[in-house]
Amino acid sequence: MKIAIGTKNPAKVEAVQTALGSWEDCSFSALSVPSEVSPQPFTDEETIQGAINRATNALEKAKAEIGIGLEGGVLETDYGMFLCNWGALVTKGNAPLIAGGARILLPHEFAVKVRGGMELGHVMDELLHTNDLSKREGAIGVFTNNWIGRKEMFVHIVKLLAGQYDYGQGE
Ligand SMILES: O=c1[nH]c(=O)c2ncn([C@@H]3O[C@H](COP(=O)(O)OP(=O)(O)OP(=O)(O)O)[C@@H](O)[C@H]3O)c2[nH]1
Repeated sequence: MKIAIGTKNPAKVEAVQTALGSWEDCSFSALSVPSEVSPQPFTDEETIQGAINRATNALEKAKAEIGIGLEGGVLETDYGMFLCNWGALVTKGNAPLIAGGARILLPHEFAVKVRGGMELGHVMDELLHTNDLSKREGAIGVFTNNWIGRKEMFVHIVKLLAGQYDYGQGE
């Protein structure tokens, strides 16, 4: 079965390969595809839409049986700005399966910069003097002192998607 992943971000690609490691006879292709939402989604709805668009675009581009999209975003609440992440699994002609990831509050000085228009990944690299942190442990890794890294968080999302697919939803 051919599985298309709608990103080349290693934290996301490795998460899919790890989560679906027990599925037999799978081949994976990682493709750059548009999310068709803003570079920094600001709501759950926009982040979910980005995940669905990535999954659908990857499915079509690779002519795969399954498309998977993973999207990071942020969410304003009365308690402050949360990090949010969503995933979608798409098969041809069926409604997308959707799953959400763990969420944590962003420290104020990081949230202020995101509100000011910067992408979270760029804020992280600027304030922490890192390079492409979002391709490794990510913000969630830094702010949990690496108890949960970005790949692990996405592994959980992909397992939630695979479990729904195995259950027979999305057919
Ligand atoms: O360091 C991070 N740790 C995280 O936990 C996290 N969650 C979201 N974001 C940032 O939110 C924007 C959209 O996320 P995103 O998933 O659409 O894009 P991305 O650049 O990370 O991946 P991709 O576009 O290469 O697939 C990007 O600026 C991401 O950096 C995170 N950055």
